[in-house]
Amino acid sequence: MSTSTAGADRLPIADGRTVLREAQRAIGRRWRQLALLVVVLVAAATAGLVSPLALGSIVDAVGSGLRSGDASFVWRLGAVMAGAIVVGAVLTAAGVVAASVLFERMLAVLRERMVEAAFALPQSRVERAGTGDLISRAGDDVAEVSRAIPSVVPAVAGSLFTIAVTVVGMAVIDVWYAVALLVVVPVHIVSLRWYLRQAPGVYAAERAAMADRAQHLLDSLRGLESVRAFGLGPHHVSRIAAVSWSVVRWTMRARGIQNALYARLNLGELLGMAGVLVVGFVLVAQGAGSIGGTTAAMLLFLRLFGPINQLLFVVDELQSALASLGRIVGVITAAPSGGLAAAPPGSPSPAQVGLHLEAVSHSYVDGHPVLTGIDLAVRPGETVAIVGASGAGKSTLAAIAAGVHEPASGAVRRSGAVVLVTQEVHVFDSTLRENLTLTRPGATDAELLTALHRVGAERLVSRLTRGLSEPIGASGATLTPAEAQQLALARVLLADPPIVILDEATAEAGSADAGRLEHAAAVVGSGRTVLVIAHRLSQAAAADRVILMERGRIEEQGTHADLLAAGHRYARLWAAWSRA
Ligand SMILES: Nc1ncnc2c1ncn2[C@@H]1O[C@H](COP(=O)(O)OP(=O)(O)OP(=O)(O)O)[C@@H](O)[C@H]1O
Repeated sequence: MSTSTAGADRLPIADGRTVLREAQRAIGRRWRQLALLVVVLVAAATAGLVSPLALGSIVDAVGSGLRSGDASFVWRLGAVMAGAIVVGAVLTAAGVVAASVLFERMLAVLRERMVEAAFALPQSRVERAGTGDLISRAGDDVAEVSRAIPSVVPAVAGSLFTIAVTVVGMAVIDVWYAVALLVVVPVHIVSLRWYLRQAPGVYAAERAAMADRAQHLLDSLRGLESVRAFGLGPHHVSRIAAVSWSVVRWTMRARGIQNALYARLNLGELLGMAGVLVVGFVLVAQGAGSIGGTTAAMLLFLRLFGPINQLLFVVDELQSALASLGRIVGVITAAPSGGLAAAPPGSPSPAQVGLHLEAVSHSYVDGHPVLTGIDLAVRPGETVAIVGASGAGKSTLAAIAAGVHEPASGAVRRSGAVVLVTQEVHVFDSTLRENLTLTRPGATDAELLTALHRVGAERLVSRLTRGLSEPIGASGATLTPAEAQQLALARVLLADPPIVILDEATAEAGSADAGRLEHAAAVVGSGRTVLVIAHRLSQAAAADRVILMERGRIEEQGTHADLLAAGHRYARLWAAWSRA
């Protein structure tokens, strides 16, 4: 797989509205939990008003000359304050936990949908975007949002309600205290607007730089042997160092913007405090307010700055988390929504389709068509073999039919799930059992053994001393190419798809193995719609229909017998192959 063009065409980043829509879908039917959460947080914020107001009353009582018998008044208020603190703490804790659970669930749903979408992306799309981009979204961005949720969600939810309830509390003491607060508002609005203008771009650039770093690391690790063989180590190290420095630079800029925001917020706090003190002074001097009222207002004001600053500080994390969320949702929106292309009016129904390629053309490099105007309909249950010289475009056709590549033009319709078997079988570093159950989770050992027997893998099973429990792959037993093909075919039987595309499933094996694999492929194909890239013409002879391709076009098609009778290119190929 080439990753040289990696990053040339990145996956999209969802805008705010799309993120909100997907978040709403992810919250789904949990609206009642959300409403309950709001009630709990408002109650917690209201409980927080009790202490400052009670302290103000005590100050006034003391100021107006508390008699010794009135000590019980102070005790009563003390008890009310203690009770309110406990209730407030319990409600806040409950709110924080409930908010985290709710939003963690939402994130879990988004994460699952992203993984589903990532698997549905055509391989060519992932290659164009760069595998590193996808890995960085599934890793860095998911980690970023997960890290932000426990701090951001409770802070935003709790702070908003505390601010609203506290401002009301200050207005109740005297509306001028609430007016004094307005001094803070323009400073904060200006700071925040400045920040929101600066920060998103810097955060997005920081994430993109991280994606680049992941891509370069992957490139170098994947091509490690070539890197070593050609002595390219220093070059790759300097490339990775360059992209790593770019991450450092963007991170420094992001932190710089953060610090500038904090400085502006402190200025707002200073002005607000001065405003409340001046109002208190004027009100007391005019006899319009009490010292207790000013004390309560000041306490409420001080209490306000915790949540305001918390909110503004987490705006930063919120920005960063939203940038990541946009990248996660971007993967969801990039995936083809329906999977199967919509059928044009008047076309056959899905049950009649099997596999249908209409006017499919493709090129990897502009100006060098690999497929030109391919029309091919494989009926349900039919086996069609594709033959042709090397480079004729057979593998490309198979990959497009399977949905691995999107055709440059034309349409592909499939009546159901499709499995593509190629020569490159990935053997996972795990037991034989787990290598099989990945296409049918929960399959019994008996089902697995039946599948292995049907593809003629008895020898593999008896060779592995621990049978299905034997580790295979990188750190376990090594499979021969033929055994790997058998494993791939057994996986198809277990997956049980209606459509199978076999590309060179038998080509690697020696002749004895080739015959056995050809038989296994026939077993796997029976009762399914099959497109087989036939390197051995015996596979073509056994198919219902044969397509001969030349330079990206269909040159001949018909049954094996028809094509022999026609006496053209296929007949000559068959004659040569039979002699050999
Ligand atoms: N990923 C790719 N990028 C660029 N060119 C490609 C890519 N894959 C295939 N090609 C080119 O497309 C043409 C058709 O290749 P394809 O593999 O589809 O043919 P084929 O008939 O299956 O050949 P073979 O039997 O050798 O596999 C060839 O010229 C090949 O070099």
